[in-house]
Amino acid sequence: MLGINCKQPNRTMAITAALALSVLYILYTFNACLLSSINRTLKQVPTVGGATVTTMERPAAVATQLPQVRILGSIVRIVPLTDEGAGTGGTNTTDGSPKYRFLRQQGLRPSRHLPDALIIGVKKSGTRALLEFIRLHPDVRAAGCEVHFFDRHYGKGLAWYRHHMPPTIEGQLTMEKTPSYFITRDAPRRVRHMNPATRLLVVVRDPVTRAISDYTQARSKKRDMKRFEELAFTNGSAGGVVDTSWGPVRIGVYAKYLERWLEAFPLAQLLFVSGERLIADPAVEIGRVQDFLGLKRVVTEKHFYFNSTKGFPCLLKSEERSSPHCLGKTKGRNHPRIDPAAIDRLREFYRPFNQKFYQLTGINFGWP
Ligand SMILES: Nc1ncnc2c1ncn2[C@@H]1O[C@H](COP(=O)(O)OS(=O)(=O)O)[C@@H](OP(=O)(O)O)[C@H]1O
Repeated sequence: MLGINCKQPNRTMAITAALALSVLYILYTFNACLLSSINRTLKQVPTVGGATVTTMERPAAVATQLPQVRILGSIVRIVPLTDEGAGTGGTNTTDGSPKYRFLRQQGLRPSRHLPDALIIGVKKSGTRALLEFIRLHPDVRAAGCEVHFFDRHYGKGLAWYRHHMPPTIEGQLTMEKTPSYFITRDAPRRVRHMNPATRLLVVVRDPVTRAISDYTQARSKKRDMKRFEELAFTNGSAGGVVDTSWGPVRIGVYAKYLERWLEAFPLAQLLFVSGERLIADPAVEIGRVQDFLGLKRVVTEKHFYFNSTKGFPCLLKSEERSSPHCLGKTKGRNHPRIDPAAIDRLREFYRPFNQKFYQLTGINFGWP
Protein backbone atom coordinates (compact mmCIF):
# COMPACT_ATOMS: atom_id res chain seq x y z
CA MET A 1 0.00 0.00 0.00
CA LEU A 2 2.76 2.39 1.03
CA GLY A 3 4.57 1.84 -2.25
CA ILE A 4 1.39 2.55 -4.20
CA ASN A 5 0.67 5.71 -2.18
CA CYS A 6 4.22 7.01 -2.71
CA LYS A 7 4.11 6.42 -6.46
CA GLN A 8 0.65 7.93 -6.97
CA PRO A 9 1.65 11.65 -6.70
CA ASN A 10 4.63 11.06 -9.02
CA ARG A 11 2.43 9.51 -11.64
CA THR A 12 -0.14 12.32 -11.31
CA MET A 13 2.61 14.89 -11.65
CA ALA A 14 4.05 13.15 -14.68
CA ILE A 15 0.62 12.98 -16.37
CA THR A 16 -0.03 16.64 -15.51
CA ALA A 17 3.34 17.69 -16.92
CA ALA A 18 2.81 15.62 -20.07
CA LEU A 19 -0.65 17.17 -20.57
CA ALA A 20 0.70 20.68 -20.03
CA LEU A 21 3.50 20.07 -22.51
CA SER A 22 1.01 18.66 -25.05
CA VAL A 23 -1.26 21.70 -24.67
CA LEU A 24 1.67 24.06 -25.14
CA TYR A 25 2.92 22.07 -28.13
CA ILE A 26 -0.52 22.08 -29.79
CA LEU A 27 -0.90 25.80 -29.16
CA TYR A 28 2.53 26.48 -30.59
CA THR A 29 2.26 24.21 -33.61
CA PHE A 30 -1.27 24.82 -34.76
CA ASN A 31 -1.90 28.35 -33.63
CA ALA A 32 1.19 30.16 -34.76
CA CYS A 33 -1.01 32.84 -36.33
CA LEU A 34 -3.16 33.10 -33.23
CA LEU A 35 -0.14 33.30 -30.96
CA SER A 36 1.51 35.93 -33.08
CA SER A 37 -1.63 38.06 -33.05
CA ILE A 38 -1.93 37.63 -29.25
CA ASN A 39 1.70 38.62 -29.10
CA ARG A 40 1.12 41.71 -31.26
CA THR A 41 -1.89 42.69 -29.15
CA LEU A 42 0.13 42.35 -25.99
CA LYS A 43 2.76 44.66 -27.41
CA GLN A 44 0.18 47.45 -27.24
CA VAL A 45 -0.59 47.61 -23.54
CA PRO A 46 -2.76 50.60 -22.60
CA THR A 47 -1.34 52.88 -19.94
CA VAL A 48 -3.44 54.48 -17.25
CA GLY A 49 -3.77 57.64 -19.31
CA GLY A 50 -5.14 55.74 -22.30
CA ALA A 51 -1.98 56.06 -24.44
CA THR A 52 -0.17 52.90 -25.50
CA VAL A 53 3.38 51.74 -24.96
CA THR A 54 5.35 49.16 -26.88
CA THR A 55 7.04 46.14 -25.36
CA MET A 56 10.39 47.89 -25.35
CA GLU A 57 8.97 50.90 -23.57
CA ARG A 58 6.78 49.00 -21.13
CA PRO A 59 7.61 49.92 -17.54
CA ALA A 60 8.09 47.16 -14.97
CA ALA A 61 4.83 48.10 -13.25
CA VAL A 62 2.94 47.40 -16.47
CA ALA A 63 4.81 44.14 -17.03
CA THR A 64 3.43 42.81 -13.76
CA GLN A 65 -0.08 43.44 -15.12
CA LEU A 66 0.43 40.91 -17.92
CA PRO A 67 -2.56 38.61 -18.37
CA GLN A 68 -2.50 35.34 -16.51
CA VAL A 69 -4.14 32.04 -17.35
CA ARG A 70 -4.58 28.88 -15.35
CA ILE A 71 -3.20 25.80 -17.14
CA LEU A 72 -3.77 22.51 -15.32
CA GLY A 73 -3.79 24.15 -11.93
CA SER A 74 -0.74 26.36 -12.49
CA ILE A 75 -0.87 30.12 -12.96
CA VAL A 76 0.95 31.03 -16.16
CA ARG A 77 1.74 34.63 -17.04
CA ILE A 78 1.59 35.29 -20.79
CA VAL A 79 4.79 37.15 -21.60
CA PRO A 80 4.94 38.65 -25.09
CA LEU A 81 7.89 37.61 -27.16
CA THR A 82 10.33 40.48 -27.51
CA ASP A 83 10.77 42.09 -30.91
CA GLU A 84 13.60 44.53 -31.27
CA GLY A 85 12.36 45.79 -34.60
CA ALA A 86 8.71 46.45 -33.78
CA GLY A 87 7.45 48.95 -36.30
CA THR A 88 10.91 50.09 -37.27
CA GLY A 89 11.98 47.57 -39.81
CA GLY A 90 14.53 46.14 -37.38
CA THR A 91 15.40 42.50 -36.78
CA ASN A 92 13.16 39.98 -35.14
CA THR A 93 14.80 37.75 -32.58
CA THR A 94 11.65 35.66 -32.24
CA ASP A 95 11.79 34.05 -35.65
CA GLY A 96 13.16 30.65 -34.82
CA SER A 97 12.65 29.15 -38.27
CA PRO A 98 15.64 27.19 -39.62
CA LYS A 99 16.09 29.80 -42.38
CA TYR A 100 16.46 32.55 -39.79
CA ARG A 101 18.63 30.54 -37.39
CA PHE A 102 21.01 29.81 -40.27
CA LEU A 103 21.24 33.52 -41.12
CA ARG A 104 21.97 34.44 -37.52
CA GLN A 105 24.75 31.86 -37.44
CA GLN A 106 26.20 33.60 -40.50
CA GLY A 107 26.22 36.89 -38.60
CA LEU A 108 23.50 38.38 -40.82
CA ARG A 109 20.85 40.66 -39.36
CA PRO A 110 17.67 40.47 -41.39
CA SER A 111 15.21 43.35 -41.41
CA ARG A 112 11.58 43.76 -42.30
CA HIS A 113 10.51 45.24 -45.62
CA LEU A 114 7.26 46.10 -47.29
CA PRO A 115 6.17 43.36 -49.73
CA ASP A 116 7.79 43.07 -53.13
CA ALA A 117 4.97 40.84 -54.34
CA LEU A 118 1.38 40.32 -53.26
CA ILE A 119 -1.11 37.54 -53.82
CA ILE A 120 -4.16 39.78 -54.18
CA GLY A 121 -6.81 37.11 -54.79
CA VAL A 122 -9.11 35.70 -55.77
CA LYS A 123 -10.77 34.33 -52.64
CA LYS A 124 -11.31 30.52 -52.73
CA SER A 125 -9.23 30.06 -55.86
CA GLY A 126 -6.15 28.47 -54.28
CA THR A 127 -4.38 31.50 -52.78
CA ARG A 128 -3.21 29.60 -49.68
CA ALA A 129 -1.84 26.76 -51.80
CA LEU A 130 0.06 29.26 -53.94
CA LEU A 131 1.55 31.01 -50.93
CA GLU A 132 2.56 27.75 -49.23
CA PHE A 133 4.12 26.47 -52.45
CA ILE A 134 6.11 29.60 -53.31
CA ARG A 135 7.39 30.07 -49.79
CA LEU A 136 9.22 26.75 -50.15
CA HIS A 137 11.71 28.86 -52.09
CA PRO A 138 14.67 29.92 -49.93
CA ASP A 139 14.58 33.41 -51.44
CA VAL A 140 10.97 34.01 -50.46
CA ARG A 141 9.71 34.94 -47.04
CA ALA A 142 6.02 35.52 -46.47
CA ALA A 143 3.67 36.68 -43.79
CA GLY A 144 1.85 33.53 -42.66
CA CYS A 145 -1.48 35.20 -41.90
CA GLU A 146 -3.59 37.44 -44.09
CA VAL A 147 -2.63 40.95 -43.00
CA HIS A 148 -5.61 42.80 -44.58
CA PHE A 149 -3.65 46.04 -44.73
CA PHE A 150 -5.03 47.48 -47.98
CA ASP A 151 -8.63 46.75 -47.06
CA ARG A 152 -9.12 46.84 -43.27
CA HIS A 153 -6.02 48.34 -41.68
CA TYR A 154 -4.87 50.96 -44.16
CA GLY A 155 -5.28 53.74 -41.61
CA LYS A 156 -2.60 52.12 -39.43
CA GLY A 157 0.09 53.17 -41.87
CA LEU A 158 2.95 51.53 -43.71
CA ALA A 159 5.14 51.15 -40.59
CA TRP A 160 2.41 48.98 -39.08
CA TYR A 161 2.25 46.94 -42.29
CA ARG A 162 6.02 46.48 -42.44
CA HIS A 163 6.02 45.27 -38.86
CA HIS A 164 3.76 42.41 -39.97
CA MET A 165 6.27 41.25 -42.55
CA PRO A 166 8.88 38.60 -41.79
CA PRO A 167 12.55 39.59 -41.55
CA THR A 168 14.53 39.13 -44.75
CA ILE A 169 18.10 39.53 -45.92
CA GLU A 170 19.26 41.05 -49.18
CA GLY A 171 18.10 39.05 -52.16
CA GLN A 172 15.04 37.63 -50.41
CA LEU A 173 11.57 38.66 -51.51
CA THR A 174 8.88 39.63 -49.04
CA MET A 175 5.37 38.39 -49.81
CA GLU A 176 1.90 38.60 -48.38
CA LYS A 177 -1.49 37.25 -49.43
CA THR A 178 -4.88 38.71 -48.69
CA PRO A 179 -7.46 37.54 -51.25
CA SER A 180 -9.91 40.37 -50.56
CA TYR A 181 -7.50 42.94 -52.02
CA PHE A 182 -8.65 41.92 -55.51
CA ILE A 183 -12.18 43.23 -54.92
CA THR A 184 -11.29 46.21 -52.69
CA ARG A 185 -12.01 49.41 -54.61
CA ASP A 186 -9.12 51.41 -53.16
CA ALA A 187 -6.56 48.61 -53.07
CA PRO A 188 -5.02 49.20 -56.54
CA ARG A 189 -4.35 52.87 -55.79
CA ARG A 190 -3.06 52.08 -52.30
CA VAL A 191 -0.71 49.33 -53.46
CA ARG A 192 0.59 51.62 -56.20
CA HIS A 193 1.18 54.32 -53.63
CA MET A 194 3.20 51.88 -51.50
CA ASN A 195 5.34 50.82 -54.47
CA PRO A 196 4.38 51.10 -58.15
CA ALA A 197 6.79 48.22 -58.90
CA THR A 198 4.91 45.74 -56.67
CA ARG A 199 4.37 42.46 -58.48
CA LEU A 200 0.85 41.12 -58.27
CA LEU A 201 -0.26 37.51 -58.37
CA VAL A 202 -3.87 36.61 -59.06
CA VAL A 203 -5.10 33.04 -58.73
CA VAL A 204 -8.33 32.47 -60.61
CA ARG A 205 -10.60 29.50 -60.95
CA ASP A 206 -13.88 28.74 -62.74
CA PRO A 207 -16.18 31.32 -61.10
CA VAL A 208 -18.97 28.76 -60.64
CA THR A 209 -16.76 26.38 -58.64
CA ARG A 210 -15.37 29.38 -56.80
CA ALA A 211 -18.87 30.53 -55.82
CA ILE A 212 -19.72 27.05 -54.53
CA SER A 213 -16.46 26.93 -52.59
CA ASP A 214 -17.21 30.35 -51.07
CA TYR A 215 -20.71 29.20 -50.14
CA THR A 216 -19.35 25.95 -48.65
CA GLN A 217 -17.02 27.96 -46.42
CA ALA A 218 -19.82 30.31 -45.28
CA ARG A 219 -22.10 27.34 -44.58
CA SER A 220 -19.43 25.65 -42.49
CA LYS A 221 -19.72 28.62 -40.12
CA LYS A 222 -23.50 28.95 -40.24
CA ARG A 223 -25.31 25.64 -40.25
CA ASP A 224 -28.81 27.03 -40.92
CA MET A 225 -27.74 28.79 -44.09
CA LYS A 226 -30.16 28.75 -47.02
CA ARG A 227 -29.46 26.49 -49.97
CA PHE A 228 -27.00 27.74 -52.59
CA GLU A 229 -29.75 27.95 -55.22
CA GLU A 230 -31.92 30.12 -52.94
CA LEU A 231 -29.09 32.62 -52.52
CA ALA A 232 -27.73 32.63 -56.07
CA PHE A 233 -31.04 33.47 -57.78
CA THR A 234 -33.50 36.24 -56.97
CA ASN A 235 -36.51 33.93 -56.98
CA GLY A 236 -34.63 31.12 -55.26
CA SER A 237 -34.29 28.74 -58.21
CA ALA A 238 -32.32 28.30 -61.43
CA GLY A 239 -35.25 29.67 -63.43
CA GLY A 240 -34.75 33.12 -61.87
CA VAL A 241 -32.35 35.99 -62.31
CA VAL A 242 -28.78 35.58 -61.03
CA ASP A 243 -28.42 37.61 -57.84
CA THR A 244 -25.25 39.64 -58.34
CA SER A 245 -25.70 41.35 -55.00
CA TRP A 246 -24.72 38.05 -53.33
CA GLY A 247 -20.95 38.08 -52.65
CA PRO A 248 -20.13 34.55 -53.82
CA VAL A 249 -21.68 35.35 -57.22
CA ARG A 250 -20.39 38.93 -57.50
CA ILE A 251 -16.74 38.08 -56.82
CA GLY A 252 -16.67 35.79 -59.88
CA VAL A 253 -17.11 38.72 -62.27
CA TYR A 254 -13.31 38.93 -62.43
CA ALA A 255 -13.14 41.32 -65.41
CA LYS A 256 -14.88 44.09 -63.47
CA TYR A 257 -12.30 44.02 -60.67
CA LEU A 258 -9.35 43.49 -62.99
CA GLU A 259 -10.17 46.66 -64.91
CA ARG A 260 -9.55 48.67 -61.74
CA TRP A 261 -6.16 47.03 -61.21
CA LEU A 262 -5.23 47.72 -64.80
CA GLU A 263 -5.91 51.41 -64.25
CA ALA A 264 -3.13 51.38 -61.63
CA PHE A 265 -0.69 48.74 -62.95
CA PRO A 266 0.53 47.58 -66.37
CA LEU A 267 -0.62 44.09 -67.32
CA ALA A 268 3.00 42.87 -67.30
CA GLN A 269 3.13 43.44 -63.56
CA LEU A 270 0.35 40.93 -62.95
CA LEU A 271 0.66 37.17 -63.15
CA PHE A 272 -2.48 35.09 -63.49
CA VAL A 273 -2.27 31.64 -61.97
CA SER A 274 -4.81 29.00 -62.91
CA GLY A 275 -6.43 27.57 -59.80
CA GLU A 276 -7.28 24.42 -61.76
CA ARG A 277 -3.68 23.87 -62.91
CA LEU A 278 -2.40 24.61 -59.42
CA ILE A 279 -4.26 21.46 -58.38
CA ALA A 280 -3.61 19.37 -61.50
CA ASP A 281 0.06 20.30 -61.97
CA PRO A 282 1.40 22.53 -59.19
CA ALA A 283 5.02 22.31 -60.39
CA VAL A 284 4.16 23.92 -63.75
CA GLU A 285 2.30 26.83 -62.15
CA ILE A 286 5.00 27.34 -59.53
CA GLY A 287 7.57 27.33 -62.34
CA ARG A 288 5.74 30.26 -63.97
CA VAL A 289 5.52 32.05 -60.63
CA GLN A 290 9.26 31.68 -60.00
CA ASP A 291 10.04 33.05 -63.48
CA PHE A 292 7.71 35.99 -62.94
CA LEU A 293 9.34 36.81 -59.61
CA GLY A 294 12.82 36.54 -61.12
CA LEU A 295 13.68 33.54 -58.95
CA LYS A 296 15.74 30.51 -59.80
CA ARG A 297 13.49 27.51 -60.37
CA VAL A 298 14.09 25.79 -57.06
CA VAL A 299 10.55 24.58 -56.30
CA THR A 300 9.87 21.70 -58.68
CA GLU A 301 7.81 18.53 -58.95
CA LYS A 302 10.15 17.01 -56.34
CA HIS A 303 8.43 19.09 -53.67
CA PHE A 304 4.94 17.69 -54.28
CA TYR A 305 3.07 14.45 -54.07
CA PHE A 306 -0.57 13.73 -54.77
CA ASN A 307 -2.48 12.68 -51.68
CA SER A 308 -5.32 10.53 -52.99
CA THR A 309 -7.24 10.63 -49.70
CA LYS A 310 -7.32 14.41 -49.76
CA GLY A 311 -7.58 14.57 -53.54
CA PHE A 312 -5.05 17.40 -53.73
CA PRO A 313 -1.33 17.89 -54.14
CA CYS A 314 0.49 18.06 -50.81
CA LEU A 315 3.99 18.98 -49.76
CA LEU A 316 6.78 16.54 -49.04
CA LYS A 317 8.31 19.05 -46.64
CA SER A 318 8.27 22.77 -45.92
CA GLU A 319 9.98 25.42 -43.84
CA GLU A 320 7.95 24.41 -40.80
CA ARG A 321 7.71 20.65 -41.21
CA SER A 322 10.10 18.12 -42.59
CA SER A 323 7.46 15.40 -43.03
CA PRO A 324 4.85 15.15 -45.84
CA HIS A 325 1.75 17.22 -45.16
CA CYS A 326 -1.28 18.73 -46.82
CA LEU A 327 -2.98 22.08 -46.40
CA GLY A 328 -5.42 22.23 -43.48
CA LYS A 329 -8.96 20.86 -43.28
CA THR A 330 -10.46 24.14 -44.47
CA LYS A 331 -8.77 23.68 -47.84
CA GLY A 332 -10.27 21.07 -50.10
CA ARG A 333 -13.68 20.76 -48.47
CA ASN A 334 -16.42 18.56 -49.91
CA HIS A 335 -18.89 20.75 -51.76
CA PRO A 336 -22.65 20.20 -51.42
CA ARG A 337 -24.64 18.92 -54.39
CA ILE A 338 -25.97 21.81 -56.46
CA ASP A 339 -28.87 21.55 -58.90
CA PRO A 340 -27.25 21.02 -62.37
CA ALA A 341 -29.73 23.52 -63.85
CA ALA A 342 -28.38 26.16 -61.43
CA ILE A 343 -24.83 25.39 -62.49
CA ASP A 344 -25.77 25.69 -66.19
CA ARG A 345 -27.54 28.97 -65.54
CA LEU A 346 -24.52 30.38 -63.71
CA ARG A 347 -22.16 29.24 -66.44
CA GLU A 348 -24.31 31.07 -68.97
CA PHE A 349 -24.26 34.15 -66.75
CA TYR A 350 -20.47 34.18 -66.38
CA ARG A 351 -19.63 33.37 -70.01
CA PRO A 352 -19.44 36.98 -71.34
CA PHE A 353 -17.52 38.14 -68.24
CA ASN A 354 -15.10 35.24 -68.63
CA GLN A 355 -14.56 36.16 -72.29
CA LYS A 356 -13.83 39.72 -71.25
CA PHE A 357 -11.39 38.42 -68.63
CA TYR A 358 -9.61 36.25 -71.23
CA GLN A 359 -9.34 39.32 -73.46
CA LEU A 360 -7.90 41.50 -70.70
CA THR A 361 -5.38 38.90 -69.56
CA GLY A 362 -4.58 37.40 -72.96
CA ILE A 363 -5.14 33.94 -71.44
CA ASN A 364 -7.95 31.52 -72.20
CA PHE A 365 -8.59 29.69 -68.94
CA GLY A 366 -10.99 27.31 -70.67
CA TRP A 367 -13.78 27.53 -68.12
CA PRO A 368 -16.93 25.78 -69.34
N1 LIG B 1 -3.02 21.67 -52.69
C1 LIG B 1 -4.23 22.07 -52.30
N2 LIG B 1 -4.78 21.60 -51.15
C2 LIG B 1 -6.02 21.99 -50.78
N3 LIG B 1 -6.76 22.89 -51.46
C3 LIG B 1 -6.24 23.38 -52.60
C4 LIG B 1 -4.97 23.01 -53.06
N4 LIG B 1 -4.73 23.66 -54.21
C5 LIG B 1 -5.79 24.40 -54.46
N5 LIG B 1 -6.72 24.24 -53.50
C6 LIG B 1 -8.02 24.90 -53.49
O1 LIG B 1 -7.90 26.08 -52.69
C7 LIG B 1 -9.22 26.41 -52.33
C8 LIG B 1 -9.18 27.43 -51.21
O2 LIG B 1 -8.75 28.62 -51.80
P1 LIG B 1 -8.03 29.76 -50.98
O3 LIG B 1 -6.83 29.21 -50.30
O4 LIG B 1 -7.80 30.87 -51.94
O5 LIG B 1 -9.13 30.14 -49.92
S1 LIG B 1 -9.19 31.47 -49.06
O6 LIG B 1 -9.73 32.52 -49.91
O7 LIG B 1 -7.85 31.76 -48.56
O8 LIG B 1 -10.14 31.13 -47.97
C9 LIG B 1 -9.84 25.10 -51.94
O9 LIG B 1 -11.23 25.22 -52.13
P2 LIG B 1 -12.25 24.12 -51.56
O10 LIG B 1 -11.98 22.87 -52.37
O11 LIG B 1 -13.61 24.66 -51.81
O12 LIG B 1 -11.96 23.95 -50.11
C10 LIG B 1 -9.17 24.10 -52.89
O13 LIG B 1 -9.99 23.70 -53.93
